[in-house]
Amino acid sequence: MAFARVNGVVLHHDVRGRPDGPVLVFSNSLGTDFRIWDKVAETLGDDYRIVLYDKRGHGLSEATPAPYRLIDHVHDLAALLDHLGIEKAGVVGLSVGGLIAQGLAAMRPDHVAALVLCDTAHKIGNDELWNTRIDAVTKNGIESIAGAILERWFTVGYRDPENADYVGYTAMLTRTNVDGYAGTCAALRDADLTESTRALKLPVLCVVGGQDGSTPPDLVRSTADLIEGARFEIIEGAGHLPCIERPDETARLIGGFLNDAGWR
Ligand SMILES: O=C(O)CCC(=O)CC(=O)O
Repeated sequence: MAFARVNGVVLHHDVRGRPDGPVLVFSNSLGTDFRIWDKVAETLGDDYRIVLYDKRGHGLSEATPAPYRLIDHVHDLAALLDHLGIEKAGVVGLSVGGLIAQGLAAMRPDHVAALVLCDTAHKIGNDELWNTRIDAVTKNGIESIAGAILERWFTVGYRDPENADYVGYTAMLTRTNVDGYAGTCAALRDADLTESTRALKLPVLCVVGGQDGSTPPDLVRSTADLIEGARFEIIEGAGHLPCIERPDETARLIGGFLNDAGWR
């Protein structure tokens, strides 16, 4: 793993997998860091050079003061790829990471070979939802809303206090920097990519956990419907984070799609 100051912010990142493989970049969701991709990256790393990073305010990346704009996150990722000398990549993004991926594809169409949009949409939530959440975490901390978030993230069977992974990912959420969390909520509140995403012309897979309580299947399907030729898949037995609950199925779908898209 490494740190780099790009676009005025220090980003924590890691490059792993097949050194001479085509590049696959992963962008993570609100309140998580790049470890959510570990199992998926392990499988796909046989074929791909994998780039994982923590967006600003998350994981070990620098938490600049809130609020953020989606375009800040998009420029951060573009600058990180430039720093790494990567000219073209497949981009996989989960939830707000999926909005970042859509934004990057719109901004740099020649640099994105294919998009995998996991549990995300062209627009997520509304002003009231995000303003209420910003208010709650700035006044009372992420812990105060963690129970509700975890119900949207994971299926009931996974949410077992005896499940060590569940306890670990709960800690990942509640230890997220408040500026990072609230700042990214503001980015989500203000992002509506309907028009730029409708104009995308590249291979796209939209995939969603069947029990996703944050970005449910119908919402993700509405984004797939916007994009000409986009594929849509549901992963049963997973909530908002299929990369954690169903990593093998997630890797299989991503690998199969990239193969069909010719990015391998
Ligand atoms: O996960 C994201 O990046 C945003 C969607 C969301 O609200 C997740 C949650 O339910 O907390």
